[in-house]
Amino acid sequence: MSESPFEEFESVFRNRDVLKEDYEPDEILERDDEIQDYASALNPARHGAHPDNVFIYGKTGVGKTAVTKYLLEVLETEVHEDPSVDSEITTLLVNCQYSTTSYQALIALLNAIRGPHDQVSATGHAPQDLYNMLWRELDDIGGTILIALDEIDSIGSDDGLLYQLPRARANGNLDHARLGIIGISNDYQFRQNLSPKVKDTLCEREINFSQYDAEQLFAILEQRATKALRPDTYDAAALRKTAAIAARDRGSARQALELLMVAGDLAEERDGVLTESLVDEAEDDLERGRIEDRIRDQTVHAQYSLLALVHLSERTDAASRTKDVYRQYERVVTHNGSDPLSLDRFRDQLDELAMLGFAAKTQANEGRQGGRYNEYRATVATDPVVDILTSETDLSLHSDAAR
Ligand SMILES: Nc1ncnc2c1ncn2[C@@H]1O[C@H](COP(=O)(O)OP(=O)(O)OP(=O)(O)O)[C@@H](O)[C@H]1O
Repeated sequence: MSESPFEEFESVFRNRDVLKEDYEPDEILERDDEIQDYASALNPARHGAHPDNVFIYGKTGVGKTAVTKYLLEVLETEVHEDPSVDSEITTLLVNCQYSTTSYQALIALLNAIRGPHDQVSATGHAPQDLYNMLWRELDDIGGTILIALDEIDSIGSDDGLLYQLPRARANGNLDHARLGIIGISNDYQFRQNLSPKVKDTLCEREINFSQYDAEQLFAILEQRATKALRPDTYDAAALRKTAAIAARDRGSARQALELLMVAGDLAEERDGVLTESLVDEAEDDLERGRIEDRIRDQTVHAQYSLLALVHLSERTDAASRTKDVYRQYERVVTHNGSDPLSLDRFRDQLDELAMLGFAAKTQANEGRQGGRYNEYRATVATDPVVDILTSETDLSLHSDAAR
């Protein structure tokens, strides 16, 4: 062995961080039309006029935040560097992910304006005081201020802030500042449910970001791979495979990039080559992780029920009647020292599992004699369910109890 265990180790990665969520690409690909629409809505801000308020929507991972960051940066730079432009512009991108009310989003906005050492505390303010504080601070900045509220759907139906912001100047709350509001959401229903007055002002311009197809994802992956991976460690086929899997699933660039990173990690552990089959393996690992997370989120009786169902489905290789699954469930529950739910509540539990995608429910009809009844079959693989429930929770599985 050489002196250092790392000495002979050539990494697959040139720069693994390039595949991470928070990496900001130099260039946005495949979004020319959206960028053009978006830029035309914001363009008046370059000349000191009022920009349109914009509502951006589209599923997760389709570039809404990346494009917004890019455009706000370009706009600020152009205005600051162009001597012929006689206007001031400030841009703010605020993530409202943890703001479930307008009050909390207002605090997040104030804190984005203030420095890290001057933050507003999360509670204990009268809303009107916070609004007054906000108007004062925005007027102190002055000029055109573009406020992008990312993941704005978190505030649900409490949309007071979205009513106040676009009207602040007209209502006499601002003298020196002119606001342009950008709302970003991956929940189109949120837009539908906005109160009519909010909808009218916030959605002056609406831009839809559609899901990426395999070709678009391939272009995005190719651009990142040249920076993230060493050239001799991967080929176009592996990238195409990654793009195809992500396109089939959610059309999300985030998902595609994560898949490539996990496949790269597997290549690093193996012989240093990122192949198509490693991409498949990475997808299985990620899918397993997703299932495990969802199982962890369930109540303990849902977990008992699922454990009973996966074992029964595996053993019989067929769908089972409610009462048979219930018997199995009773064994698992008793083995774990708990009391089973009633048969009626257990039925609801099974329906819930079916709704969550853990089970398939079918209705059997045996005519007049046999009557109608429901059958259930697990739709998730047994191994991850058993692994997670027996190793990471308090549930134990005695083979006699389960089989
Ligand atoms: N067109 C693109 N070109 C280059 N990179 C992109 C592009 N679109 C998305 N990405 C990258 O994909 C990842 C996810 O993109 P982004 O965060 O913009 O998605 P989003 O639509 O805002 O998702 P969410 O609704 O979940 O916040 C980021 O790492 C981003 O840099």
